Amino acid sequence: MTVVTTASRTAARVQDAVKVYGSGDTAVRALDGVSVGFPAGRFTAIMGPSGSGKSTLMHCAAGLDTLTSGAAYIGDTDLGALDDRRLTLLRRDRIGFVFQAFNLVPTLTVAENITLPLDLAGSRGDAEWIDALVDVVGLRDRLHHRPAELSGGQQQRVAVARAFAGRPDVVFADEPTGNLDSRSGEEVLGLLGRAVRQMERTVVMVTHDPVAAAHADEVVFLADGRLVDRMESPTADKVLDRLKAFEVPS
Ligand SMILES: Nc1ncnc2c1ncn2[C@@H]1O[C@H](COP(=O)(O)OP(=O)(O)OP(=O)(O)O)[C@@H](O)[C@H]1O
Repeated sequence: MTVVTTASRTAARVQDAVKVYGSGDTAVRALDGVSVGFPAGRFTAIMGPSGSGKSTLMHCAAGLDTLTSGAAYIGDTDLGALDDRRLTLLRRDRIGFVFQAFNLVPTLTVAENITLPLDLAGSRGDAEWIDALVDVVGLRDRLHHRPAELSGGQQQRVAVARAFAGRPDVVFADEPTGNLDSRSGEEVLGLLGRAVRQMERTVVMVTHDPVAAAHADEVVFLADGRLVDRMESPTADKVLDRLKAFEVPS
């Protein structure tokens, strides 16, 4: 009998990750030996003070940037072993992205934006899945609108649907609520949470915001390019308390 242990599978991970920007006197060690796994079927938030390496970790884990040393894996695939073409294909086929700026194509409708990654891949995708996604993000009555006709929150919901359209192994979200008011932000975070819990997806989110991080199943904390803590079942208050401990007294 095959036992599927989704909870223990790792969708993405880095091992002994070091990232140095620049060289000589101006070198910055943005990641200083980070090992962390992001379990499949879970919503993980990455937090830490400004400059602690959150975006660098996300970019290296997602194959958008390369490590100076150490390794990054999506599932069992070692990103360092891929040439540029294979890395591009892996990002296209196995990873979804949501950025602070929604990055929608203004000339395309909502429906076309959602299926754009699939269209670029020459794939028709899974029509039932995309149909279900449209309902989850609540955009059924906006499918033929263009991004400029939508609110910021609605545009980010399109970006969320687009990120999940190809059923990627993992969706990376970099400050997805950074450009939204708190109500729209809550909606987008609720969506990410529902995608994980109801649709068995995996989300890794970089955020500054303890309220946003509280939507995750677990928070990992970075400080000075190192992993310093992990917190299960976060609340905004607990996260805020943990962050305060990083503050250097002036
Ligand atoms: N392209 C780059 N060239 C040089 N240094 C960089 C580059 N990108 C990031 N850094 C430096 O690496 C360190 C980590 O940056 P990173 O953006 O990963 O931190 P962060 O935790 O995401 O910060 P923030 O919360 O302010 O976005 C910082 O000191 C930053 O100045």
